[in-house]
Amino acid sequence: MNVNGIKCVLLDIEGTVCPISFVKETLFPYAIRALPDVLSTKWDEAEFRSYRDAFPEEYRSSPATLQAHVEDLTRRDVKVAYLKNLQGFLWEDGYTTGAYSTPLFPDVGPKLKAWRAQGLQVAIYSSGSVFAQKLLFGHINVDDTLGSKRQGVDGDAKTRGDSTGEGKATITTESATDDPSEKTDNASTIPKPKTEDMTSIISGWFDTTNAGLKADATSYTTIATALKWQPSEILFLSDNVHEVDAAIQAGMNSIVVDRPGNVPLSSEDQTRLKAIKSLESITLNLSN
Ligand SMILES: CSCCC(=O)C(=O)COP(=O)(O)O
Repeated sequence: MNVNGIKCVLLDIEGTVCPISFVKETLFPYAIRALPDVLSTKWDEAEFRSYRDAFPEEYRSSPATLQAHVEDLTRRDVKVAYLKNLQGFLWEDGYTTGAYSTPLFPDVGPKLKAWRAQGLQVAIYSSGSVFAQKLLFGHINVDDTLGSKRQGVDGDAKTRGDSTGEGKATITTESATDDPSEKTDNASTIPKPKTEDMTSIISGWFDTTNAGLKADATSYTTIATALKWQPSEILFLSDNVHEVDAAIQAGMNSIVVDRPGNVPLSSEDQTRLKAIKSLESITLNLSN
């Protein structure tokens, strides 16, 4: 698919550059498991207070109330900024200890680098916080043998505390589980996955705090203004048809990215929208 006159590619994250399963089955459960330790040790610490106080008052009357609310929002995948900011805070240790790293779809890294080399700007727009976006792109898994989440890696406080950079993390037995209570004490160590920091390729970072909600056309106008491009000079790629519709309404070019594990596209959406299965299908020309 050829698109002309594009100066900037704006990408969604979940279901576009990485599988939905990485977010739902690795990142979300990690945050839920990490939270009790943070609530018991950092409840009144300056480091945590701003995340806590961003929640509505009725949900921060006690650590147990906040934990229950975070679990409920996560289960319902509510994309509210105070949850997304807290998740970014909780995910940092998981990336730095090597408990997980980002499994980009194989076409993504090479294509983003090629677009940069061609002189195009690459920017991100996700419901995940800008802080979480930078963690995600700062820890791209380049080690096929280990996968994005190491078998049996313990996601609780033991592992979270190990940010020494020694290249090891505490793990349990081979039976990986998201429930720390099901883990054994049979700890051993395996090397951290090899990762690449791809943040330098990206020169625009947008979330619901600095741009607005992803299904609102005005958010895309805000982004175009911030990037100093005409909307028509931007190509937005997302798995979500409502986001694609909003971007088109704002005057951007937009294509649906239809990845394994995504919600299947209706036949109507397949007819009315452009859709691709891999970024390899896109050829961009800076001039018209
Ligand atoms: C950037 S962090 C992980 C993604 C995330 O938390 C999320 O809600 C995904 O939202 P997206 O808008 O990228 O689909």
